[in-house]
Amino acid sequence: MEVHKDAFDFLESAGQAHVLQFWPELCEEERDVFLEELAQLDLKGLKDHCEAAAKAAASPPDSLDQHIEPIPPEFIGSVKKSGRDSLEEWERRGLLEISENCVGVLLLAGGQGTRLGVQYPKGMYNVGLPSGKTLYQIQAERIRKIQELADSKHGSKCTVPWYIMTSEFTLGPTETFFKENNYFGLEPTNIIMFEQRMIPAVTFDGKVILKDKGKIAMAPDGNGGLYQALVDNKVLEDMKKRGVKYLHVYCVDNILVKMADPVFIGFCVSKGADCGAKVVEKAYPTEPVGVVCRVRGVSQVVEYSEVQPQTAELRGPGGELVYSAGNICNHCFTRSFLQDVAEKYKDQLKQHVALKKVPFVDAQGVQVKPSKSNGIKMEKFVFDVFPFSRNFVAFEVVREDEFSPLKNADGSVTDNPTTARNSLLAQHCRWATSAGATLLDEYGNPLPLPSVSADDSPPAQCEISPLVSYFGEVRTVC
Ligand SMILES: CC(=O)N[C@H]1[C@@H](OP(=O)(O)O)O[C@H](CO)[C@@H](O)[C@@H]1O
Repeated sequence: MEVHKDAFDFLESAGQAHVLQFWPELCEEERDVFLEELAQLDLKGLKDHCEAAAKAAASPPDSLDQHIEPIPPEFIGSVKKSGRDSLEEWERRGLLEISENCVGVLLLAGGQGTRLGVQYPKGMYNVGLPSGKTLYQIQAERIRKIQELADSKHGSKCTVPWYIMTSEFTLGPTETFFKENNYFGLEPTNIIMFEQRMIPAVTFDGKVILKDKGKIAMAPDGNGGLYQALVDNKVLEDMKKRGVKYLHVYCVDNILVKMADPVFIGFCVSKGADCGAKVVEKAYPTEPVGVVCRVRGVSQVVEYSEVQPQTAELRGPGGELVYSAGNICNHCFTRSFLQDVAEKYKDQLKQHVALKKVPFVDAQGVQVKPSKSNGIKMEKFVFDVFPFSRNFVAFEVVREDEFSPLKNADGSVTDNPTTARNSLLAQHCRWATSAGATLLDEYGNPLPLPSVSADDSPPAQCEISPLVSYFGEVRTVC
């Protein structure tokens, strides 16, 4: 009863007394669960959160478009435009760092997969490859392979620890899935799962939304919740203990992601960068990717949802898009930069407003599924730390080799299970033929050489395990 009174006082002073409106109807057990949930809320910050959300939704932020300019090309490293020597040098440097246990990877896997339309974590999705492998398995095997490549080059026995940021929605199923699959052959102690925070969804007039009579509608705090979660879960301490100096952060849905890519790591390290982002050339103006650009002279990402269409459409003299550096959510940070963010900057990260349809209980206690947006979710973005960097670099990679995200369900035009599967199979056909293979059809006739266009279906169902080849290498690396 005491606890209930405390919670009530807090909620009342935050203008949120309605949260307990169904208290009398809850049974003892439901009350305990609800109080536990409330105890985990930052009740002190609740008032500010609700007011800020309502204010932000009422007055959208000023458009950044008048202040943006592209990153000058000379500040973007590029796989296509670099000579073989440079690429080999970066790869060598990256593999050396990996062999010395200085590189870790961090997966952003707290999202709910709403667009994909599944109830389980996206990483557990099987896009229908001949092997039936899920995104998690492909990624785990790439870690095993890159460790092996570094070891065979340097005679080491290295570890690339895998940090996995989950949320309340994804932690349980992800843990179970990894366990059931024997951690895909990785050492369980080198897989570190932790949870990002959840924050309440709020109505347009600043009231916390009740999902149920004894449950608040909560949502993860965006992939930029990473920096708070690093602190909450002592992840930086773990990195320090292991000697990890560079962290490759990536999001779960890109089937072509190169975990701990030595070329990217080597590029960032050799440029002395504290923060780096991989980009691909945008495919079309409205492609839903953020653009790496400068705002008031400072390098950062402007998210696709926050850029005006007329800016996205701008073209240069040769017809090329002016804002063409598409963010693929692959970032490299030094640990010391992350330490600075954790200590000095994480509370300054911008809050982005998303208007969503949030299921709720109405005043009569009836559950309602709204048909239009009724709630505000506030999110932080992982790339919003870029402006705090002292030496930011961008690295342009080849789309066909590195970017094919799984965002939508089959039936939608882009970024769906079929496009993801085709990108991977087409890449593997290219690897096989450039290693000297001839692809044959079912009658033994040679098939045409695979093309490099991202849209093409693969000529054959040729899948190569990451345990066999990491980036198309046949046996050894340089
Ligand atoms: C906040 C954030 O990281 N947004 C990223 C992320 O978008 P989502 O729509 O959140 O999946 O991945 C995109 C690449 O797949 C990238 O272009 C975009 O900037």
